[in-house]
Amino acid sequence: MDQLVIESRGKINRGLKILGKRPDGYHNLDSIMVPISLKDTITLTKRDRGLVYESNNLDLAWTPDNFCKKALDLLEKKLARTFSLAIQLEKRIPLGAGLAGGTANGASILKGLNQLYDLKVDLEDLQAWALDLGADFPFCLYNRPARVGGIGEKIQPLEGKKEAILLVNPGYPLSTPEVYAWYDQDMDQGIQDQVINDLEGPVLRRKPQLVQVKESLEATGAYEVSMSGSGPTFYAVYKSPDQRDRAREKLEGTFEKVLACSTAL
Ligand SMILES: C[C@@](CO)(OP(=O)(O)O)[C@H](O)COP(=O)(O)OP(=O)(O)OC[C@H]1O[C@@H](n2ccc(N)nc2=O)[C@H](O)[C@@H]1O
Ligand SMILES: Nc1ncnc2c1ncn2[C@@H]1O[C@H](COP(=O)(O)OP(=O)(O)O)[C@@H](O)[C@H]1O
Repeated sequence: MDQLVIESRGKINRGLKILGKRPDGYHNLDSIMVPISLKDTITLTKRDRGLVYESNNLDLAWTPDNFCKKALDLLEKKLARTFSLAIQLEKRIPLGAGLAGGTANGASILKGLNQLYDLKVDLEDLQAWALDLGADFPFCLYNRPARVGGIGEKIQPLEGKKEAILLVNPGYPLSTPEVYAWYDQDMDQGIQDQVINDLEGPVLRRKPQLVQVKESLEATGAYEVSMSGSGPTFYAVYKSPDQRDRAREKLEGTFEKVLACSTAL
């Protein structure tokens, strides 16, 4: 096998409870995390020599903060070898959106190289190695519906079902560390919210224009509306794809990115 095409799926958090802050600054969580059908595509092709990278997203160059490079560097270090290959990244998941698009790409590189080069590294080892690259890596490597605990390293498999989802993204990114810092500030002031994602209140207080995103989705008859992860994307869940598509038609043009997809198994 000389080439592998990998689907790199985004995720949503269907509820995110923060249980406490650890001495190292990370937060212990309880979150239901579900892959979604919105995905990037990564093509890995073996080469005789050297590395080539290209992406349709010109903001994602081959720099040390690119999750594809982070994942490749990690594997090369752990296995004390280098890989000669071409990496082609077709980006569709918005950046810094709370949909773990970057982490998903890194996880796809790790799993893809494992398969392409028949490296026989266990999933558990990849998960443990990659936790240093990001708390969402263990889930993105697992890539199925799960209840996630610890800072992201505890994965409890869940039964999933396909549900119709609408995503609304305002077209700008939010920084995950900054959003957790907002949460800490609000906790210090004793502010508590009645929401299913504990990071949502801190974001809405600082980005009040997102209240309109949430209220607009709620007005479409969705049975669950929430921010995903550290935002700023909001998701809505519908009883049927038809209802979801009617909601999409209604909201398109009002918000920057209105994306129909589904939860994936
Ligand atoms: C919020 C969540 C929900 O799934 O995802 P995103 O919305 O970013 O996709 C995750 O907790 C994000 O995971 P990830 O984006 O991998 O975080 P990391 O790069 O490891 O951490 C960035 C920073 O976020 C904070 N952080 C992250 C995870 C966690 N459990 N507690 C934290 O406090 C820390 O300040 C850390 O330095
Ligand atoms: N391959 C990649 N895809 C997306 N973002 C990447 C990638 N590599 C690095 N990044 C950077 O990581 C940041 C956060 O990643 P992303 O997973 O998109 O967001 P989030 O953590 O909100 O889910 C992005 O804003 C971007 O600057």
